[in-house]
Amino acid sequence: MADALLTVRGITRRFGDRTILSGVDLDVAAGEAVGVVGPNGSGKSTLLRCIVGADEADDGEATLAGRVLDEKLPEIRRDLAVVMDDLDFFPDLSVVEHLDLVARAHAQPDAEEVVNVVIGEVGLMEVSGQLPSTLSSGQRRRLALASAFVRPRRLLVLDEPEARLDVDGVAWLGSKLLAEKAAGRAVLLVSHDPALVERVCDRVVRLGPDAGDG
Ligand SMILES: Nc1ncnc2c1ncn2[C@@H]1O[C@H](COP(=O)(O)OP(=O)(O)OP(=O)(O)O)[C@@H](O)[C@H]1O
Repeated sequence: MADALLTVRGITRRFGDRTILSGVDLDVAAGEAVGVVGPNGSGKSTLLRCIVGADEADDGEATLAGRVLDEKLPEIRRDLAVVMDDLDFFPDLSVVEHLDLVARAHAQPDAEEVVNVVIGEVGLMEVSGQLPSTLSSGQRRRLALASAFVRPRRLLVLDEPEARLDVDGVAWLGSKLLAEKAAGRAVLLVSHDPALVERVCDRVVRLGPDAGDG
């Protein structure tokens, strides 16, 4: 296998006397997508949160291109785009203003063009002037995804990105993730959609009772 861009070793997380994650290892190389699957409560979101540094593991470590991964560090944020829960969008910025701000804040070259392309792809053109509070829940999910796609990134980390998307939205998401791989980026995908995982992921890590690599 190619050198891993993301390396996760021995992630262990306990809540009280419950061990949710016990020594999880995984690698994701550039141009590769790895899926994380398992039943509700098996620790998928906890694993992603520990990997990106939003939660502190009791043991273990994640590195991105050899640097300890913590989404709060500027040199990591340059390379990392994360979509977990829907973002708290600025209430008084429209769709296009929000995306423009995110793209420019992360020093996206050609921010204006990238934002325009992504708004079209993600199907938000008609509502691009609207405030987040006036969007449907699926449109808000699309805006959260678009917020990741307008910033520079080498690794994309997604927690159930298919949630609340319609059939066309999930199909688009699959194509977009394949394009991420083709562009040499790495994707780590938590999903409850077996068809999406099958379409996009090169390997699967299973959490819960049937844990293991698939
Ligand atoms: N801060 C916390 N304190 C106590 N327990 C927690 C905490 N965060 C998560 N847990 C527990 O850890 C377990 C794993 O939760 P997690 O959200 O990682 O599961 P998941 O696999 O992502 O589930 P789902 O498929 O429902 O999204 C659950 O039993 C949950 O209750």
